[in-house]
Amino acid sequence: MTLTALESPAVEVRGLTKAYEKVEAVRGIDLTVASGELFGFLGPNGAGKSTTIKILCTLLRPTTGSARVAGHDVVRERGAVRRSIGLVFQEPTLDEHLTAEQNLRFHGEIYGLDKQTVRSRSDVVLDMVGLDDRRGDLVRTFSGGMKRRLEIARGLLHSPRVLFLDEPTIGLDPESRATLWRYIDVLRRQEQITVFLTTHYMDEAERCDRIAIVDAGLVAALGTPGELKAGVGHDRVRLQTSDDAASAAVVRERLGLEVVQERDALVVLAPDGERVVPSLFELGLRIRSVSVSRPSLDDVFLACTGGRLSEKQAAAAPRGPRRPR
Ligand SMILES: Nc1ncnc2c1ncn2[C@@H]1O[C@H](COP(=O)(O)OP(=O)(O)OP(=O)(O)O)[C@@H](O)[C@H]1O
Repeated sequence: MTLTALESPAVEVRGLTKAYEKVEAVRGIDLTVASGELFGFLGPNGAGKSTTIKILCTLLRPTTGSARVAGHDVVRERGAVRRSIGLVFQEPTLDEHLTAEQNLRFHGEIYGLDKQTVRSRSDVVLDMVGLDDRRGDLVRTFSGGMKRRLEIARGLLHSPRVLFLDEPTIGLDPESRATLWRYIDVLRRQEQITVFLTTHYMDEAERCDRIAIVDAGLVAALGTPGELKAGVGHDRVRLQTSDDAASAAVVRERLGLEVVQERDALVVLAPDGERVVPSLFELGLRIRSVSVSRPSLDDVFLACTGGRLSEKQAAAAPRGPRRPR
């Protein structure tokens, strides 16, 4: 690896756009990912996450703007970018008729690794994803979670500087998702690597060092999950009372706080929820239940895009993973 590559940010994107025939999928993205970060792209289906990843991995050319990965330009230095990255798509790309080990060997040959390196790296990466004892088994006998883990192992074989994971847990059951995340944590401890992942799951975004919230081809917010949630500026005090409509009016008038009336509860928005609770009781409201919660990433999404991620995701046409184009 050259000195430039080591010193440069893992990913640098400036003014990136991508227009397909009828759709402007990416409309001007700027971001920098530091070496060693676990960086997440959080957004609903159709936000432009996969398109951005494909540009960063040299599979698509940007319409305008520029991007560098591991210090190399994604248009002018495609070979150098490809050698510096590992990539796991939404759709499995393993050869099901080969064993786990044969899949790795094949990948090693494509990358021009010598036999000894393939052997030693296969040991390391198979152990890292907990598939060491299944190395000689045909991939078609693996569960969905095991296949995804093998894909990650394969993406790591050539010791890339940046690993791209496009919706790594899509289609997996909750237990396999949790297992996969345990392995992602292990890999970050064992390899000095930057991980750039896309997800529409808020709990996965919470695990990232920093996230970019992406909506309609733009980065709506960028920061650590903690910073982004703190930026929302208010807690949610959820109340059930004997008469929610009347209680909402009293809270608004006497405490001057914003109140949202939901189907079966009132939500009072307050900078410090716990301190508001006694005042609510002092108002003489007939409160049946009360709970305080900190803002979630869905609240951040709402604050910066005007809609809830959960609702946009539900509204997006459900579809299976696609192959890279
Ligand atoms: N090859 C293509 N031709 C035309 N339009 C496309 C193509 N690929 C993606 N799009 C459109 O570009 C927009 C962004 O798609 P993209 O796949 O980047 O979103 P995404 O956030 O990754 O969602 P998903 O997780 O479902 O892949 C969508 O409106 C999509 O329909």
